Amino acid sequence: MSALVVAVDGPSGSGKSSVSREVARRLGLAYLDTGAMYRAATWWCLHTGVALDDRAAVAQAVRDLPLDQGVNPDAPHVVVDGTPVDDAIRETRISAAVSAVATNLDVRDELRRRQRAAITEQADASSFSHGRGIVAEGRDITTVVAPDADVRVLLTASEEARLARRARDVHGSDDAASVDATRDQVLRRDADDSTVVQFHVAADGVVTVDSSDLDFEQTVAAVLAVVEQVGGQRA
Ligand SMILES: Nc1ncnc2c1ncn2[C@@H]1O[C@H](COP(=O)(O)OP(=O)(O)O)[C@@H](O)[C@H]1O
Ligand SMILES: Nc1ccn([C@H]2C[C@H](O)[C@@H](COP(=O)(O)OP(=O)(O)O)O2)c(=O)n1
Repeated sequence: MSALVVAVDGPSGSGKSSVSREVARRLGLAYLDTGAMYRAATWWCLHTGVALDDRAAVAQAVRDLPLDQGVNPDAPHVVVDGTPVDDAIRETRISAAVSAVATNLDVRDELRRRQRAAITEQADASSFSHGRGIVAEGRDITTVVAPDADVRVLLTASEEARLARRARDVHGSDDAASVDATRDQVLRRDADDSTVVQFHVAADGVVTVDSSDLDFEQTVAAVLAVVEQVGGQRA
């Protein structure tokens, strides 16, 4: 059978990174975190002193981005110009700035090109480096990057659930103050990102999984069930 391509989109805190990675692990597939690419691009611009409001300079910096990203779900790594940036790209300063880069349409063209190349490489049985196919997740994978993926999932969750999860991640607590402190990272960023790509409503043929009332294990099981149901119908 040919390689399996699973595309997962969703807003911040819906669980798409952690759930997609675990689904990839269980199915023995590669895993591509496309949000990490936008984060790495942002880190690179700040590191090299490119002003984020200079759209042409940002686009050029991203075309030159020396990015090495691993697709093994057991050991994902993001290296820029020889520097491991796995932790640095999760810092609040990057989360706060990333939408400025992700809403630059020339940046999107370049990163989408690289994402399609990574997916194609893993989907081609003669060149894949990890597993028999790939789970790729982000905001526009089901709609723009890989609209012909075998399985397409929109992972959603209520605003309340997403804020509480992010607050626990960043502040170690989901008390009122911690939730308030994550509003910018989650809601403002999703609003900004939504100006260039639609990830709140499932496109035709995309299956919605709402994780609001599911725990992590249940969400993984729900996505695996979609893969089995939809992916199982492949020739
Ligand atoms: N269904 C779930 N229930 C509870 N917590 C979850 C669930 N899915 C993910 N999480 C947790 O919520 C946090 C945010 O998940 P993450 O995968 O980073 O979301 P996203 O990539 O959509 O922003 C992580 O700590 C993750 O372990
Ligand atoms: N395919 C993608 C993936 C991410 N992005 C943007 C949107 C987000 O603000 C950033 C970072 O994405 P990431 O998935 O790491 O963000 P969250 O973990 O969901 O908060 O990149 C995008 O525009 N298109």
